[in-house]
Amino acid sequence: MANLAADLSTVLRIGPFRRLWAVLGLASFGDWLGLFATAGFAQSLFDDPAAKGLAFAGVIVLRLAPSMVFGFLAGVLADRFDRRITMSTCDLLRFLLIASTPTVYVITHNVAFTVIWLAVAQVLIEMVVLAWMPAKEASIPNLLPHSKLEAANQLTLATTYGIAPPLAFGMLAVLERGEHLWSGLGIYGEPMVLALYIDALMFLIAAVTVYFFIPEISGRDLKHERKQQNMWQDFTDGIRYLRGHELVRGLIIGILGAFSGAGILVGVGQTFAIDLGGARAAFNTLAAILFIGLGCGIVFGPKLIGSLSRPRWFAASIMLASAGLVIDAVAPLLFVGLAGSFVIGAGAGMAFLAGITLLQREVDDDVRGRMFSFIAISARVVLMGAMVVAAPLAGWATTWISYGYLTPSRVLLFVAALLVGGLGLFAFRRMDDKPGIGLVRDIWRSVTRKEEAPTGTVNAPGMFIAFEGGEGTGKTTQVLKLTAWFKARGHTVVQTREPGGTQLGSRIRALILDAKNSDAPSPRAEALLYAADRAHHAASVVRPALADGNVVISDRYIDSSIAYQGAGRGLGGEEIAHLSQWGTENLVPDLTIVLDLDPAVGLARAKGGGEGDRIEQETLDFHRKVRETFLSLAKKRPGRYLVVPVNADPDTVGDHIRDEVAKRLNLEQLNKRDQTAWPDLDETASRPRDGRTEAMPASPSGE
Ligand SMILES: Nc1ncnc2c1ncn2[C@@H]1O[C@H](COP(=O)(O)OP(=O)(O)OP(=O)(O)O)[C@@H](O)[C@H]1O
Ligand SMILES: Cc1cn([C@H]2C[C@H](O)[C@@H](COP(=O)(O)O)O2)c(=O)[nH]c1=O
Repeated sequence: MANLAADLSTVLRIGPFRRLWAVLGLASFGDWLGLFATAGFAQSLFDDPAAKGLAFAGVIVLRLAPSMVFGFLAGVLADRFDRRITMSTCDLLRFLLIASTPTVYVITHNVAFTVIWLAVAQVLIEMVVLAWMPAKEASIPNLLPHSKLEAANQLTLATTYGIAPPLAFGMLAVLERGEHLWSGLGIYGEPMVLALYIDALMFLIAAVTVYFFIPEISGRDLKHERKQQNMWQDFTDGIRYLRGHELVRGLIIGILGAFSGAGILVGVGQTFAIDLGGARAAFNTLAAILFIGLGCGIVFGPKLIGSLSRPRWFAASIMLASAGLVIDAVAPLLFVGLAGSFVIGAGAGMAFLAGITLLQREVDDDVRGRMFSFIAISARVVLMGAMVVAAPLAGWATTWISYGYLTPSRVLLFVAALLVGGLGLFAFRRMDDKPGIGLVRDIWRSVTRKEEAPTGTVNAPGMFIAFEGGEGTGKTTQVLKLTAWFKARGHTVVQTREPGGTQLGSRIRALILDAKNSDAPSPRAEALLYAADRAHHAASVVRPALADGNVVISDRYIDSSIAYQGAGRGLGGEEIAHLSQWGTENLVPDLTIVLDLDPAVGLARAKGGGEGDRIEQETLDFHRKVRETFLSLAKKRPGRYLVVPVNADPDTVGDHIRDEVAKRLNLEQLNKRDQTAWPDLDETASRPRDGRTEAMPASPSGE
C-alpha cells in the first residue's frame, strides 16, 4: 500500500497529468450522471410503466448505436488532430448538447418534441464521446514517464469506474430526496432537469481546463508522428493486427466477458432487488456496491495478488466475477446479494487493470491507440447491450413466469455466470504462461506470499540459486564457496554466470563490457544483449541442468538487468523484467541471494586499482540506484530472497549464507551423486554443455 501511495503521489505531482486527471474525474462523473439523469428524465416524461421501461432502454440503445457504427473508426480519426483541440471541442459540444435537452423541455413543454430532440442529442453525444476517448487515452503517455503508467492507470480507472459512478448515484439520490428544497426553482428544480444542468456544467469546466491549462496535451509533432497512409489503411491495419494476435484476442474476449456479466447484473438489478425484498433503493445500493467493488479491485488488486503472473491474474479475476454472479443468483437475502455484487465488481476491476497492463506491454506502440479505442468502445457496447437485453427480459418474464424462489432474474444471473466463467476459461487457455502449474495453488501461494512457484524448476528435480548485488560485493567469492559446500554434500553443481555462461554469452560479454569499445551499445541495445545472453543461457545451460536434477548456482541473473538497465539506465524495471521473462520463458530462481555493500567500497574492490569495465566506470549515483533496486526487489518477495549485508570476512559471510540456504531450501529432495537411481548424473554434469563450464573465471578480471 505504501508503494502504491508513493507511486500515486509521484504521478499526481506531475502538474499536467494532475490537471488531466481532474478533467477525467469531471468527465466520468458527468458521463455517469448524464446517462442515468437522461434515462430518468426520459422516464419522467411518461406515466405509463411500459412506456417508462421503453424510454429507459431507448436512451441506452441510442447511446449504443454510434459505437457500433463509428467506434473503431473514431480511434483513427482522433489520432489525426491536435488532441487538446479535439478534447476541449468535444467537451464544449457535450456541454451544449446536454444542456439543450432540458432546455427544449423548459421552453416548449412539448413531450413529443422533447423526446425527438433527446434522441438526436443522445446519438450526437455518443459520437462526440467516441472522438474524445481515444484522444484522452493517447494523451496520458505523453504527460508521464512510462514507468508510472501503471499507477496512472490505477488512478484513472479507479476514478472512472470506482469513484465517479457512486458519486453520480449519490448526486441523483440527493437531488431526488431533497426535491422540496429546490421546488422554489420551478421547472428548473425538477431533480432530473437540475441533474442535467449540473452535468452540462461539468463538461464546460472540463473544456476550459483542457484548453487553457493543459497545453502539454498538444505537445507532439503530427508530421513526424504518424505513418503517411490514409485513414482506411490505418483502419485495416488495426483490424489485421487484432486478427493476427492471439493473446490480444484472448484479452479482449476476457474483458468483454467481464463487462457482459456486469451489464446483466445492472440490467436485472431492478427486478433482482425486488426478489431480494428491496425496491429502487436496494437497486441503487446493489449498483453502488458493484462499482465500489470495481474500484477496490483496481486499487487493491495488485497488492492482493502479489507476484501472480498477469495473464493468470487476468483470467482468475474473470472467474472471480463469475463466482460473484453465482453468489447473487442463489442469494437468499439482500446482504448476500450485496456481497455477490462486490465480488463481481472486484473481479471485473482486477480483470480490467490486468488486461490494460497486459495490452500496454503486448500491443505494439503504433496500433495501441486503435486497440484501446476498440476495447473501450466494445466494453461500452457489451455493458450497455447486456443491460438493455437483460432489463426488459427480466421484467417481462417476471410478469409471466413465477416459480417462487427461482425467479427469472436469478436464472439470468446464473446464465451470466456461465457465460463469464466460460469466457474466463477461454482466456486462461489462450494466455496461460505457466502450463503444468495448478492455478489455484499458484494463486494461493501468491496471495499468502508463500514462496513463489518458479516455472522453470517446478517440474524439474534440480534447484536454481542466483547471486545478485553491485560491483565487488563478493558474489564470485560466495558462488565458489556455496558450490564447494553443495559438492561436499554430494550434490552435482553447475556453477555459471551472466553474462558469459555460454560460448555465445562470452562473446556477448566482451561486446558489452569492453571499456575500449568505441562502438559501445546504446542503452536499449545493451538491455537486449543482456536479455539475449540470458535467453540462451537459460535454454542451453540452466534448464537442462535443472531437468537433470542438478543444483545451478548463477553469478547474476534477471535482477541485474532490472537494476542496471531498468533503474541505472532508466529504461523501466517492468519492461526490462518482461523482456527477460519472455526470453527465459519465466524461469525464476528458487532463491536469490543479494549481497549488499556500499557501492563506493564495492567498486574499489572490483576495480582493484584498475579502471574497471564499461559498467564499472559508470557514476556512483548510477551504482547507488542499482543497489537500491536490488534491495527493493528483495523486499517485495522476502520468501524468495535472502539479503546478506557484506560486513564481515568472506568465510563468515559464507557460513551465514550456507546456514540460511540449509534452512530455507528443501535440500533433501535433491539428487546426490552417489544415488544409484540417477546413474548418469555425474556424467551429465561433467559433460561440457554449450560452453558452460565449472571452471568459470573466479572474477571478471580473469576473463
Ligand atoms: N567479505 C569480503 N570482505 C572483503 N573483501 C572481499 C569480501 N568478499 C570478497 N572480497 C574481495 O573483493 C573483491 C571482489 O570480490 P568478487 O570478485 O567475489 O566480487 P563480485 O561481486 O563477484 O565482483 P563483480 O561485481 O566485479 O563481479 C575480491 O578481491 C575479493 O577477494
Ligand atoms: C547480468 C547483467 C550484468 N550487468 C552488468 C553488471 C556488471 O557490471 C557486469 C557483469 O560483470 P560481473 O562483474 O562479472 O558481474 O554486467 C548488467 O548491467 N545487466 C545484466 O543483466
